[in-house]
Amino acid sequence: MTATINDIADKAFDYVIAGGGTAGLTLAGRLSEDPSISVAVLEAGESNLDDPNITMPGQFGKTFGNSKYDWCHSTTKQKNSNDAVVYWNRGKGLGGSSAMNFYTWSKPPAADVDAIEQLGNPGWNFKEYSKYSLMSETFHPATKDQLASFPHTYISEYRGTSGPIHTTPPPNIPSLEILFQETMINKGLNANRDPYGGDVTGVSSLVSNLDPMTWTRSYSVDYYLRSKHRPNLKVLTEATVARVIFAEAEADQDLTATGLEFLYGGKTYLVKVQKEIIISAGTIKSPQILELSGIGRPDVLTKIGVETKVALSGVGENVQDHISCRFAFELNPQAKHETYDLMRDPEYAAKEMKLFAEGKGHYRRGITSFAFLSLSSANPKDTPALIEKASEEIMAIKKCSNNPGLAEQLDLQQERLINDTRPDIELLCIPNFPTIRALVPPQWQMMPDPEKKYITMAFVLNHPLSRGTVHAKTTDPLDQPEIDPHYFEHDFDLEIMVQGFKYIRSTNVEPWNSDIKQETFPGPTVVTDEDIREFIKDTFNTVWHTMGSCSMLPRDKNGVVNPELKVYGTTNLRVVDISVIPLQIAAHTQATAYMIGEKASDIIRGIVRDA
Ligand SMILES: Cc1cc2nc3c(=O)[nH]c(=O)nc-3n(C[C@H](O)[C@H](O)[C@H](O)COP(=O)(O)OP(=O)(O)OC[C@H]3O[C@@H](n4cnc5c(N)ncnc54)[C@H](O)[C@@H]3O)c2cc1C
Repeated sequence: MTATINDIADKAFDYVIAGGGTAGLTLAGRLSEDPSISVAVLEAGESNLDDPNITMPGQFGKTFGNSKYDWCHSTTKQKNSNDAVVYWNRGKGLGGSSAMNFYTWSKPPAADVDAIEQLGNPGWNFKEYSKYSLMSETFHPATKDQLASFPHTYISEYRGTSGPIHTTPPPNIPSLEILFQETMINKGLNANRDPYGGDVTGVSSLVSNLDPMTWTRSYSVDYYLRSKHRPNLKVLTEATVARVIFAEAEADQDLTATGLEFLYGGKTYLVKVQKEIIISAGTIKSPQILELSGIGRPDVLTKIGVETKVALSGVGENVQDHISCRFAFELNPQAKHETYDLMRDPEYAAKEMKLFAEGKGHYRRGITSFAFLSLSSANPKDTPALIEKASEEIMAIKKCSNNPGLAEQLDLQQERLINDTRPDIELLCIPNFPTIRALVPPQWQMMPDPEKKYITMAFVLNHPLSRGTVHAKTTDPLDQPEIDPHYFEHDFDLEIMVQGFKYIRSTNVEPWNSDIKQETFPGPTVVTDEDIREFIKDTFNTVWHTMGSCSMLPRDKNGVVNPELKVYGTTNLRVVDISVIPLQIAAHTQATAYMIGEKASDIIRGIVRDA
């Protein structure tokens, strides 16, 4: 059972965590392993435990737009993409975004993590990443039955064996995913035996965060369930953190947090802290809490009427998102693939629901087939000219940017582009007609033909040059912050997307040619490079992997936290969530959020662990 207000209000704890999401519950679970440490977690959403809308896979997006589960954020109008407004769903409630994500368990290339260390963060390299990431995972290899329906290879040292998060290959793989994998290999990509050891390039089957005993979601709540009986851990839900309270300090002294102010049942309360406060409210809300506490860009704070206590110009800056775009291809009627298009038939969906209750059927799956490729694999002929173009653009950005930390980041990004082993683009397939984001222009609001079957092919920009912002608009913690991702502010981001588009469209190998009838979406109206660019600007969507808003960087490089995740200018305030990652990685981000929670626990407790 979660805590009551009387367990928390005016009480003192060693550690108070703002946000019971992916990293927050990981940290709470680990810190409270020591019975001498008291821990409180304040989570704005409900507990939502055992809720089938969360636990049952195969119903992607079911909780979107429902304020019981979703913060329902949206961006400002994006001027470089035809005024697009993009919904930024984020998990609200215990588990945070791990309670609404798409089950893809993915780790970054070693070089992308080593880049975080190169930016001035000792100890944030791939070796450390692997050590902490393995602690969060229990991997269940494919059983004989699973292997009978599809091949699954893995290297055991890359897989965790005792962590709270269960991962597994799906019970079976739709034949269309096999078609995708074979097609991409025949197009020249390598088959990656195990993408979890630092090399993600090529075609691979990623595992899903599902517990194969029940085929239900395994998420950060599993850390909570392991620890909820502990008397030293209290988790209060429906408690929205408003701001950090600091002790009086001299002008040149670092601030010491003494408590958190929070809203509960329409009233304002205080929880006191003896050691540290940890903000773990995710990329969008963590910078907002800092700003409401007087930590941030002085002009932003002045505008909303908050006194500046620590001037940190990096708060809410350096925001980097992954974006994707989708094709629909119609299958040849004689192709024998079963697609999720069948789920559009209510009778079929009801039958599947029944099968799930018996531990069978399609609902047990996540999205599993992926390919990661470099620009030079996508378009070897034009790569030299494209790199030249990128270099010019990077030089121009450096010249006019007043962000002191950006130049080093862009240099590392340029190195990635030049290196043939770094994945600039991600591809994935989904065996049904694509879901296109809301609010696209009318010409792209396509519906599938109920008599036909489709495959979605998506391409993703891994390492954007554009940097966005997230800032508080008012002093009310319940107000949404202003989100401006600056999508396509730098043209090369669009160029990479165009290359992804062309790579997919140029597919002309088996088994693709035999089973695919035609491209339905966007279809024949999109021909020239200009058409492709407009199509991408009109229909791209977020991949919900945003990071960077509380970047871990040196203070004079626009950093918000140091490598111990401590907020500059404070003695006992940390940020522990995906917002601290300063440079985007070629991976889906949940495994990284768990890794941050695991590593933060050792940093806080002063534990030095061997690899
Ligand atoms: C729709 C979606 C699909 C995704 N799919 C995948 C995927 O398939 N694979 C993958 O690897 N990654 C995926 N991701 C990304 C991944 O889930 C996130 O990067 C990760 O979960 C972020 O963890 P976090 O701890 O930083 O934040 P969160 O898990 O979002 O936690 C933040 C918590 O803080 C709480 N909170 C916020 N403000 C306050 C406040 N003021 N007071 C108290 N509590 C507060 C929130 O309610 C939330 O519980 C997806 C994300 C989304 C949103």
